[in-house]
Amino acid sequence: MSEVAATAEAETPVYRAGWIHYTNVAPILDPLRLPPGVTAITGVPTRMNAALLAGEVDIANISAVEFIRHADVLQALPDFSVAVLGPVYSVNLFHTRPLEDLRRVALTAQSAMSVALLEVLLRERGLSPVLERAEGPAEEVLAAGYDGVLRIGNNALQEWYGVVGPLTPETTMTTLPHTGRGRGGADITVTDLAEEWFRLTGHPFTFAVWAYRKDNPPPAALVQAMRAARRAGLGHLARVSAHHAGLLGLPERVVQHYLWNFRYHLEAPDRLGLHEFAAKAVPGHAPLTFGPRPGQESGQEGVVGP
Ligand SMILES: C=C(O[C@@H]1C=C(C(=O)O)C=C[C@H]1O)C(=O)O
Repeated sequence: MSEVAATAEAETPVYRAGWIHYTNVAPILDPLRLPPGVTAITGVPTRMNAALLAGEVDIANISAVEFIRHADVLQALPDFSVAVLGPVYSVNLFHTRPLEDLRRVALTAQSAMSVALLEVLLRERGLSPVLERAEGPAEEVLAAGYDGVLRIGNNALQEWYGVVGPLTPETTMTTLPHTGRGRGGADITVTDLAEEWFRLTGHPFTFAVWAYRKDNPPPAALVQAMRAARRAGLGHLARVSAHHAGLLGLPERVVQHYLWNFRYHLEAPDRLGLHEFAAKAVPGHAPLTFGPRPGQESGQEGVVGP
């Protein structure tokens, strides 16, 4: 490498992104072309939360609860979310006894958000089962002596479908039951935590936001590339769904319904849900701040209420 090129390279600041690579982010991530000077790594939510807080990456889609807990140092993009209004299909409590009778629930170390949401939902019902970390397929963990298992992401979607599926020509995702037989024959109920949140509040639930340290916002080119990718991904959702249905071993229409059901734009209802969750889960948190809205990038940062 010539001396000139080496100097130029040393002077080009690298901005490091971290992506949770669950299927629900595919409509944004699959078409994304990183602009020059941006690198990316991927991982599960708790890994990305830790990487952002440790300064290993500069921006990441993280569990919204971690954004809330660290709202003093973090800011979020104003128009990106992983949110749903009603069921999400991939944040599930698998259980063999009614919620009121749960004694021992297994959590996953992959997720901060769903654990915080489960704690809120249990508290609202006055329930206090023992919560422990235990990994593995839900059915196996249930057989090992737990009466509830919390799972998220691709595995939770696959296991949900394994219990309540298959779809027939007459049924849709929304008409599938909540209870079914596991492969081992046990009767399993699947409680969708986002649906429970909707029953409780009537609001969307925002699982993830794209956060960065307030003093280190992303280059405009990266945000623009993310917006362009999202337009492309949502515009070709059938193609994205078909690809991921193949990877997940699920019917295309299941994955297509799963993906179109997400709210990726952090709109006013998603912010309402986010603020409501923040008040319940992290009382006394610092004000949530968001970067400038599209088209106002040169303006001041805004403190945005619900
Ligand atoms: C809906 C989901 O949302 C994800 C769940 C997260 C968590 O539980 O901490 C974090 C980011 C989200 O993208 C899912 O993966 O199933």
